[in-house]
Order: sequence, then structure tokens, then C-alpha cells
Amino acid sequence: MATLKDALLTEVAEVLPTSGNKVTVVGVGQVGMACAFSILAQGVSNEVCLVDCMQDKLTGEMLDLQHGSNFMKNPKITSGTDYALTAGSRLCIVTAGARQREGETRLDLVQRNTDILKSIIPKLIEYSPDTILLMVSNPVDIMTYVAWKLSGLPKNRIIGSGTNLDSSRFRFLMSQRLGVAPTSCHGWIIGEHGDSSVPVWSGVNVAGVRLREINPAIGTDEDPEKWDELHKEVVNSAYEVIRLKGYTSWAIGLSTAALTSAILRNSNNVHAVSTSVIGEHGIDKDVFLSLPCVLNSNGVTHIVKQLLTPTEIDQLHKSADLMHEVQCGLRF
Ligand SMILES: NC(=O)C1=CN([C@@H]2O[C@H](COP(=O)(O)OP(=O)(O)OC[C@H]3O[C@@H](n4cnc5c(N)ncnc54)[C@H](O)[C@@H]3O)[C@@H](O)[C@H]2O)C=CC1
Ligand SMILES: CC(=O)C(=O)O
Repeated sequence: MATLKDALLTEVAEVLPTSGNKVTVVGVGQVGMACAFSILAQGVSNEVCLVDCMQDKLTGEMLDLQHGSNFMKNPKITSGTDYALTAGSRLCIVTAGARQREGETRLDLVQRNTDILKSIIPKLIEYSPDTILLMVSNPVDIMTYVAWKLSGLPKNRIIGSGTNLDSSRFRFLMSQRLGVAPTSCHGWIIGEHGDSSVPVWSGVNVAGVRLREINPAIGTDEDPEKWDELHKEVVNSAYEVIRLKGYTSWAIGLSTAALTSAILRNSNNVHAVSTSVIGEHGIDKDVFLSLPCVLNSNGVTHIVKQLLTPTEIDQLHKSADLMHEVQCGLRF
């Protein structure tokens, strides 16, 4: 017997099973859901697959998002604990794992989250061998290195969310001081997403006017206007938000959506993301750190060769040494 649907619709061709822009988000905690929500609400992708080890939470989050479909672009949202569901993902975003408690640094999470990645990364690659991996779990630079080792993917397809977030925090603080929109405040934080991050004061500018040419002491202890406090505030941002609300989520969700957009839309936008930096700025260690990178559908295709000062290079090397030291102590 013909159904109401048959009576209503004449089939002309079969519906394709995927949009070609499928994004998997592993970990549906505060960060994973902020990423999924930002991606869906901005229409960056309309096909999102959620994976976690907690079935009820997964179903609850999926239903809650699906109930908002009318206000989005008819998304296809799936969820489950079985990685077969992730098959054919163009991008897999990994946010699963432990987060810092008050008083902990990102580096304190390293072995716990390495152990968790061992159960996640090989399965993602099994079902989506052509995927790009975008790591968010902390400490993100080391988790990006671990994911590279566990996945066997070429380095261009392993990306850490890195200091895209720190740079956004910096531009926000700069905008507050200058009364200029954050998108018109050009400042880059590179190196570790964490306590040893490096502010590139030599390049900070508005409309091409380098602030160091107006104030040669900017970013140093000698600066009477104490602009270096902006970077200190960037480093302290996560600690402060975690003290106040227990976790950070919205800004990393938006940052991840911007990176996802650059990848899915093949946009060649430049973002500070964690990438393999051996050979850059004289770094001789096999570590991942953030530098400004050209992002597109092939992942990271170019690294921008910033004209860093000797002080900035020295700070970057300190980040690299720290990452290398932590990596040497890892069991995986
Ligand atoms: N890179 C960055 O800029 C940022 C990174 N983070 C990091 O993101 C991570 C997640 O943070 P939150 O979402 O706040 O934590 P959360 O505790 O709210 O969520 C973590 C989720 O991971 C899931 N999970 C744990 N083990 C799993 C496994 N083996 N397989 C699948 N799912 C698993 C948990 O069930 C939970 O749903 C943390 O490592 C945190 O430090 C947080 C903010 C910014
Ligand atoms: C937690 C963290 O890494 C951040 O919000 O920067």
C-alpha cells in the first residue's frame, strides 16, 4: 500500500548518503559540544557525527541539537559509541579526555590523555583513512604529536587547535585597550598553547602601523604602558575562566569552527595552529607547536616564515625544548 510519503513525493533520483562535508566530534563534553554547536549554528557543516563513551549523554546531546534543526540548515546529526558511524569523515575533531582542575596545568593531563587517545585515533583512521585530524584535547601540542604517531597520517593532515585561541584572546584584549575591533587588531601568539606561549610583539599592528615603531619598549619590562600585561592575561585566561566556571568552552568552540571552515571550504586562511615545526626558525626537535599556517582542504600546506626577533626565536626554542622534554617521558 502506498504511504502518505509515496503519495506526496515522486522519486526522481536516490538521495546521496553524505554531503561530503562530514565532521566527527569525539568527546561530547563542554568543549566538544561548543565545537559542534558553533559548526552547526554557523552552517560550516550540516553533517556532524558525535562520538563518546557515554551513551546516554551522547543521545541527550544529539536530541537536543536535533530539536534545533528548524533554526539551522537542516543538519544531519548522528551519534554513538561505535566508530563505524564516523566512516567517511572529512574532518575528525578530538576533544575527548580529562580537563584541568583548578590548580592543574595543561601539561599535568599528558599521560591520562595519551592513554585515552590510544583507544580513539586508530579507530578514526580505520573508518576515515583520508580524514584530517584536528586535535583539541590538552596539552594540545603534545596530543597532536601523539595523534601523529598513532595515526600514521602525513604531517599536513594532523593539526592542533594551538594558539588560534590564544591569538583571539590577545586580539580581544588589544581591542579593549585601543577601541578597535578584534579583527582589525593584528597580533599573533605562537609556540605552546599554554604557559610558554610566545607573543610576537615585533609584528603587532593596526592597519600596517607596527605598535613597536610607536613604542619601542612594547612587550618589555621597560614599557611604561605595560603592554606585556596583555600576554600575561592571555596565559592566565584559561586558569581564570576555569576558576570562575570550571572549564572553558565557547571561545575554543568558535576557534575550532573557524579552523573547520578553512579546511572544509579550502579557504587558504592563515591561522596559528599546531603543526610540525622541526626545521622552522632553527628548531631541531620533532615537536608540534603553533606557527601561522595556510589552512585548506589538504590541511596545513604552508607555514608563514615570520620575521621574528632573536628574543622571540629564543622563546620559541624554549617552548620546543619543553615539549620535547615532556614527550621523552611519555609512555605510548
Ligand atoms: N586546545 C584548547 O584550546 C582547549 C582544550 N581543552 C581540552 O579539551 C578537553 C575536553 O575538555 P571538556 O570538554 O571541558 O571536558 P569534559 O570532561 O566536559 O568532556 C570530556 C569528554 O570526553 C569523553 N571521553 C573521555 N574518554 C573518552 C574515550 N576514551 N572515548 C570517547 N570519549 C571519551 C568524556 O566522556 C567526556 O564527555 C580537555 O583535555 C581540555 O583540557 C579545553 C579548552 C580549550
Ligand atoms: C583550557 C584551555 O586550554 C584554554 O581554554 O585555553
